[in-house]
Amino acid sequence: MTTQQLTEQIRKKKSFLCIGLDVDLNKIPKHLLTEEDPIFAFNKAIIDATHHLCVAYKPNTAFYEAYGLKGWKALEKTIMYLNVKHPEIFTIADAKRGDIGNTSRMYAKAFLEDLEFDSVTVAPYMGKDSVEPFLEFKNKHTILLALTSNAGAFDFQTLSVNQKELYKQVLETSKTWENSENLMYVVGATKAEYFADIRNIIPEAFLLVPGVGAQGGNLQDVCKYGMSSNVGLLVNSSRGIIYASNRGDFAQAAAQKAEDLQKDMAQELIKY
Ligand SMILES: O=C(O)c1cc(=O)[nH]c(=O)n1[C@@H]1O[C@H](COP(=O)(O)O)[C@@H](O)[C@H]1O
Repeated sequence: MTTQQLTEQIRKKKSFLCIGLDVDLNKIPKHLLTEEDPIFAFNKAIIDATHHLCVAYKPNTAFYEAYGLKGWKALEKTIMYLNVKHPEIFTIADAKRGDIGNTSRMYAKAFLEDLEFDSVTVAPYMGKDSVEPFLEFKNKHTILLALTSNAGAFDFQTLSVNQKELYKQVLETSKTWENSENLMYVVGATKAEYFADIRNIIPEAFLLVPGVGAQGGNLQDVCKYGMSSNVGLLVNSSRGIIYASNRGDFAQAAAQKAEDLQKDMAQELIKY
């Protein structure tokens, strides 16, 4: 999917919501545990109830890898279901990969070619040759960690390197890489006061913004400083939506939470 198509979807649905499919078998309704594939059954119900309210889904691969082969199969079924039933929806493999070039090439193949995700999250720590293999895929996107939502973001990302914060170096240097038009960036909703500076460096690039809901980030602040002329935002919520209820009404409860966020997003889209 191109970023232009993504923006069109956002304007059409009046939503830049990304729903995080971070499935924990200890948190899903008990009755699903008797299903042959409880993780997929949960995801399918959530997708069926929420697809009209969001423009993206983001399974975090940790929650699938934790269940071994069964987890990986559930991830495969989930992405296939999305690609067949909702090809207009943007998909993110939240895998936070990155390694020496020839290893990154295999990670890129796994997520962008084999599983056919639209994008994958990547850590920039190993530099240019660890990221460029992901960027080679046409109309696929590499979402680089820039300024993350957690407290540990201040351990390295905001430290000064050559008189400039490290996350700013990541933004500036990555713009010079080949196929950099395929880059998007992760910026945490909990770091809203940094968005204006970030937009000075990357005015139009899409930002994946996790951290609203369970982590306390504020949607209005994110939009005020983060929205660009092509919207340029995908705001993620995982636990706040998918675990709204752990009873028989879990999918409807998730849809209600997603709708609350979508309505707030529609208001923001009118403002900017
Ligand atoms: O790359 C991410 O998506 C990510 C980056 C970041 O800085 N912070 C962050 O929370 N995430 C992910 O976004 C999701 C947030 O989940 P909730 O806090 O439950 O909404 C999890 O899958 C995290 O791994």
